[in-house]
Amino acid sequence: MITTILTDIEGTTSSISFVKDVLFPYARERLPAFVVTHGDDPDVQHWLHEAAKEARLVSASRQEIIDLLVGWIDADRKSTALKALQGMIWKDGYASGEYRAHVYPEVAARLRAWQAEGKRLYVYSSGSVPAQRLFFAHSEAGDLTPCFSGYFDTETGPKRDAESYRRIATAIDAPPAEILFLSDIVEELDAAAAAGLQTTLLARAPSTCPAGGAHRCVADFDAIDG
Ligand SMILES: CSCCC(=O)C(=O)COP(=O)(O)O
Ligand SMILES: [Mg+2]
Repeated sequence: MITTILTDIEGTTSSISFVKDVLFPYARERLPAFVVTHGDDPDVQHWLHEAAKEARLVSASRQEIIDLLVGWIDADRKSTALKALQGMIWKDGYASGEYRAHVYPEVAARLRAWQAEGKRLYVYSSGSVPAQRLFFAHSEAGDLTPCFSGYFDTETGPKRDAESYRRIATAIDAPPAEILFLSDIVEELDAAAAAGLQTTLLARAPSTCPAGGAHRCVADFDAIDG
């Protein structure tokens, strides 16, 4: 029995192209000015320090950290520090209406239906928790945050590490076998399965379902056995 659904964002609820072609360029363009303008904010300072630590940069200049972070955006590095800073920058774009977060057409209705059935819904994404909240508060289908009971990011641990899923199960007080994890990345599903969660692979182009794969594979949320 599935009582709880844990979902990834990019490639699962939402298109990869919205993240890569809208969100990433928006943050890339504004990151240098953001670091200069907000570099003394303690929260920003904390994450700049974490980024420098991650890169083992000793006494890096602000420009060196900017160059590092821009390089990480280009490389789609799933750095917790970068994701925290990106989330802060994206806030303005949502507030000004420059973009709304893409969600696939069936997603909002399925989330609401699962919630109406009594299932608890959670998000686990490489995007920071504040970025996840912004994303679902400003989706093309309206404010979807009332659907979710909580959010997890890589502060809980890497998405390809089984221990992260054990921590989430403990945090939400659900038996792993009752949690269904949804993702477009097989390695994330492998880690979740190793922790005892149920898994479903989202392959938005059905022909991309791997033959004989280890995870149930569907093209959209309507095909998920929830
Ligand atoms: C919170 S939206 C931004 C998504 C993002 O930055 C990202 O890296 C998406 O990764 P996911 O784990 O959702 O595939
Ligand atoms: Mg994904």
